[in-house]
Amino acid sequence: MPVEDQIIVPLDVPTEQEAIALVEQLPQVTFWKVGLELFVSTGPGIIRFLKNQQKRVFLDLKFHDIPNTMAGAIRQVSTYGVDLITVHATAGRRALEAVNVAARDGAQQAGYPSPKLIAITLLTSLTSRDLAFDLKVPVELPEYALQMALLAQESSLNGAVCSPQEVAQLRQVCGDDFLLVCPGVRPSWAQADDQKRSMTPSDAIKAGADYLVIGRPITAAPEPVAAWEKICEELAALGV
Ligand SMILES: O=C(O)c1cc(=O)[nH]c(=O)n1[C@@H]1O[C@H](COP(=O)(O)O)[C@@H](O)[C@H]1O
Repeated sequence: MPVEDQIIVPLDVPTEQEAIALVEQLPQVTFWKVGLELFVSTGPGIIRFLKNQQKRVFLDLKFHDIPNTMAGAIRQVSTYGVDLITVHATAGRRALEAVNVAARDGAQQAGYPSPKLIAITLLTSLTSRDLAFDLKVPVELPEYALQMALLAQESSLNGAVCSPQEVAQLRQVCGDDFLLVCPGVRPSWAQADDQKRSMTPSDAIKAGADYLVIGRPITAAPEPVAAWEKICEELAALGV
């Protein structure tokens, strides 16, 4: 896969007009993410727009609820024809198993292939300290992320979302067929913002990420096209 196709850019903007302006400003981007802010504002209209532009779509609504409610929501969003959908691994085994079946049902009903379901292991904005002191999880952070990924894999999900700092271990344990998507990616020349467990795009790919989610270093850059090209050049230099 060409390196540019491994970068997913989030449309973290409040309106459909701003989202369309970004898509038009960055025609090189083939994979866009629609998150909570934009989806709450536009509903599925923005997904139809992206699909009409032949873009791949990552619908990142991070579902987290009881199995019956999760399944109902996933059945509905699986009728949109998106490529990737996020759920929280901490919804638990029964919910993860239920969403798998629901995604197949919804997609089949709409005549689309099943979307790939990926589980959030531990948000990239959290630190070891947050995990231990606020969330009261008495397990080391890398081990916790790995256990959440394994729970997703045992529940037949397609992959997981993890920080680049955990991706090498998850790749080694979960194998090559398990999709690993890494947000929290920061080129050396970009600021960290609220990301706490970052690595550079090149290091994240070398560590085994299938896809990188890179937002503000591109979308909030003074020149988004130049920032995109700089990241692509850095990745191309890896020669992978
Ligand atoms: O599911 C995600 O995409 C996600 C998971 C996670 O643990 N951390 C995380 O930052 N994200 C998303 O990835 C994007 C990162 O954006 P930037 O920090 O601007 O690069 C945002 O849209 C987040 O919602």
